[in-house]
Amino acid sequence: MQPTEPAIPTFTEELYDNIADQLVEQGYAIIRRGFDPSLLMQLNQRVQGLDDGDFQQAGIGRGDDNQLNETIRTDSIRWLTHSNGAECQFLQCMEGLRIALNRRLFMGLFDYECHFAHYAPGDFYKRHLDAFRGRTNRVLSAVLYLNHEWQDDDGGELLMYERKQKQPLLSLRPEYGTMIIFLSERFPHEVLAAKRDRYSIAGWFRVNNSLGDVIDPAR
Ligand SMILES: O=C(O)CCC(=O)C(=O)O
Ligand SMILES: [Fe+2]
Repeated sequence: MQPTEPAIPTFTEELYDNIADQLVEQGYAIIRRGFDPSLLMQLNQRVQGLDDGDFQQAGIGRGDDNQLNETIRTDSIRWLTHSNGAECQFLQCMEGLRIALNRRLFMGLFDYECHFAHYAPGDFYKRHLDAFRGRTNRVLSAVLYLNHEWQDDDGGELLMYERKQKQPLLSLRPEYGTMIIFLSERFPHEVLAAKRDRYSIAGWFRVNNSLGDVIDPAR
């Protein structure tokens, strides 16, 4: 008999509904439970097991625009790929979410990309937007936190703002297994410095606007 394939952990339909409802009502969704505990454990081991040399200094912008700017962010990143088991499972999980959100909200999400991020003590990411209207295809941002027993005074909160507001709308501790998903163009946000290492997976669902610059495309 063939050994059965390990089941791919996926969110429940109820959780998909809940995420979609939160996104419609407030533009962001927070999930505190839902990820398979064994997947979380493997992702945590994976990111902690990477050497410093496996990470790259994070930049701002993509491709040729990618600038290193340590006044804005000081974290290090490593993109996930399908060649590692835990990374692959996570990517499949997010693929399930992509399809579920498209079904519920007709968002036309085309793909998803993500990286591990390591913020060493004192690292930060100043207030920014993940997407600018018309200039990027990032539609939804999602951050999963992988930090056990985060304490109140460890710092490292994600602060999220409404545009033009000085007071944050939300302050979120980067607790193990928590994920926040939000509209990339709508919410400026920042990562405060922490007293301890802070690990996460930050990713983006994107739309395909490769025809965006083509006027009157041939049929
Ligand atoms: O880690 C976080 O809480 C947010 C990270 C972030 O804003 C980003 O990578 O664009
Ligand atoms: Fe961001």
